[in-house]
Amino acid sequence: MQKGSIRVQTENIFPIIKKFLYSEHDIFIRELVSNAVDATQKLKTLSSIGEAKGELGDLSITISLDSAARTVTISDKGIGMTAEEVDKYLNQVAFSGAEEFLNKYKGQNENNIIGHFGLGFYSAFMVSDKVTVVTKSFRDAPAVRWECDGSPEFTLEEAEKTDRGTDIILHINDESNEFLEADRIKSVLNRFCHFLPVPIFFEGEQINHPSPAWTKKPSDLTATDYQDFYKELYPYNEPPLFWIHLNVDYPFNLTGILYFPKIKQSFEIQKDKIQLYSNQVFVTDEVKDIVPEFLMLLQGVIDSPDIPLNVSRSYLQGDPNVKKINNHITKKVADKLEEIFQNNRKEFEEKWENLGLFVKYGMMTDDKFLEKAEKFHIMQDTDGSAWYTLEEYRKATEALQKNKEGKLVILYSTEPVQQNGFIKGANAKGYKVVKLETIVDAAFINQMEMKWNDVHFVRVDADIADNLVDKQDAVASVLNQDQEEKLKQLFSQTGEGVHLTVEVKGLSPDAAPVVATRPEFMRRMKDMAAVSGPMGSFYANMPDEVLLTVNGNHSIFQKILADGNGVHQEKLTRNLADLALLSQGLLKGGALTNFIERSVELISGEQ
Ligand SMILES: Nc1ncnc2c1ncn2[C@@H]1O[C@H](COP(=O)(O)OP(=O)(O)OP(=O)(O)O)[C@@H](O)[C@H]1O
Repeated sequence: MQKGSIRVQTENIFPIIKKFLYSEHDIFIRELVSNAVDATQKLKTLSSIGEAKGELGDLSITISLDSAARTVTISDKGIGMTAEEVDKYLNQVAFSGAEEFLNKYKGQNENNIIGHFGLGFYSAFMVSDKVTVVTKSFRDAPAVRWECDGSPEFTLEEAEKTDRGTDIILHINDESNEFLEADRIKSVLNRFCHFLPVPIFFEGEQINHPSPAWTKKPSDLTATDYQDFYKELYPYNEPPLFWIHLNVDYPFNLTGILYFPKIKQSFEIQKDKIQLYSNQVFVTDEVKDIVPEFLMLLQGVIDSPDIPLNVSRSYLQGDPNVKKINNHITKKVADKLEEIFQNNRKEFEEKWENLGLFVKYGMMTDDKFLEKAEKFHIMQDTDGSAWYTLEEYRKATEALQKNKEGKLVILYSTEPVQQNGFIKGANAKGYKVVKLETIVDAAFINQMEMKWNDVHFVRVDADIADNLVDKQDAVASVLNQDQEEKLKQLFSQTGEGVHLTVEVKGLSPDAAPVVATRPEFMRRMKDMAAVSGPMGSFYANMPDEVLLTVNGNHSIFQKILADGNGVHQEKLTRNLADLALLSQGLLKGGALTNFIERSVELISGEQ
């Protein structure tokens, strides 16, 4: 038997390894099973080039548990190691890796490192008092047994093993009893090894799916294959809307399938995240720096051996490959959306309710995406008849909806039912009003006005239809100056609880007699105040700002002005103003009660 001391400068390497990786002990399974997979794949390669002779036979990997003997064993039928190789790879290479790791990260914040550094073979010592390796090389060499109890001392001797491959026997330590339970092992295998490319057995059952969809060619997959794979990843979810198969081999390697899940109004807290793999080994579902932020709402799998997995978070952020991957994913997602939009616009429109959230969020946060998404971002007409891209809307409205500065005015409604009167008014003028009613829309509108220089958004109830598109057209009124003044004075006394500005205009006799509008700027400030900080509360506490536009050309005002009964005149005026406020949802509490009582009085002829 050969005894030796592992050539390592740090005497007590194990306590430090244990400390560093304390919170994620279960990765030892990932590391050791991946090594077993590597050994198997290497054998296949050697066989294919004729270096390994004969039939390879069954190449499956087995994990076995012996609770009584307190061991967990990982067995493969891969290339195995000769005595020289054990000495080279386990005593030198693996240890030097561990040492390098320690030198690099000594004194750093541990949380930065945990989970992003695979210590390979030596992670076995996180859970073991002693590790025994029994291995026989595919070459004609005797089998060997290597044993180490976590001190730098090891033993190496010949062993009785006739079949090719390696058994790693972990003698589980007292603190790691959890790994002597079959359920625990099974769940770790499921998490990390579910898609490894070699069959893996635990307790007589194959636990993995060796050729998951993302490793295949898109042309070999049907829609059902993609949907089935989604189900395998997220068994409880509704079917996805779309998917994108990523397949890149230059300038980096990356494959994967990203799914657009069905998400509606809110940013749901994500539990089913994108999973990151490296050569089919699960690494993490914390993909924050690799996937652009707006795509964090997607689900699926990304697999890349080029993402530096064994390093800390802060390093990942600055890594040029990661940046490239990030950009590439953005581009691919945009291209795919554009392709669906071009080839299957109807389906795209039907799914917009779900898709819109990603697209708008992406346009707000990523300028590269914005550039592409302008072509497929769509808005639906409030009457449900048409969908427009920005360019289509521009074409359809060019003649009418340009303001005096030459900007395109996009008229929108946040609540088509409640704002119905305003929409009708705008439509009567030939304007097109689109729906922008989801929770991202308020922020989206603000952002797009900054990014689209020649576009101005105006909510349909922000002004009377005549003024929605500010063209400075002069309008004639049938009233004389005195009559206008009188109306102004009558209406100025109305509007309980709101800050009122009154204007008298000569509009079409068919238009409403009085219209209450809320200036776009103030309303936006108030909307934002509902969700933001100290400046928000400043705006939130301001009274509602309302512009009351009195249509002097409406016949009712001739009657009101001619009414000799001052009380009656005032009541009629108040009712007209209240009706206008009601349509804006601004008539509340006492003001609403007064309105109802006054209406009953007027209807029953009391004065
Ligand atoms: N089951 C095995 N069969 C054959 N060789 C093995 C096996 N496990 C480990 N080895 C050898 O020991 C070496 C060291 O393993 P270790 O896991 O520490 O590092 P690695 O696999 O090279 O890198 P990583 O840090 O990514 O795991 C391997 O490169 C391989 O040559």
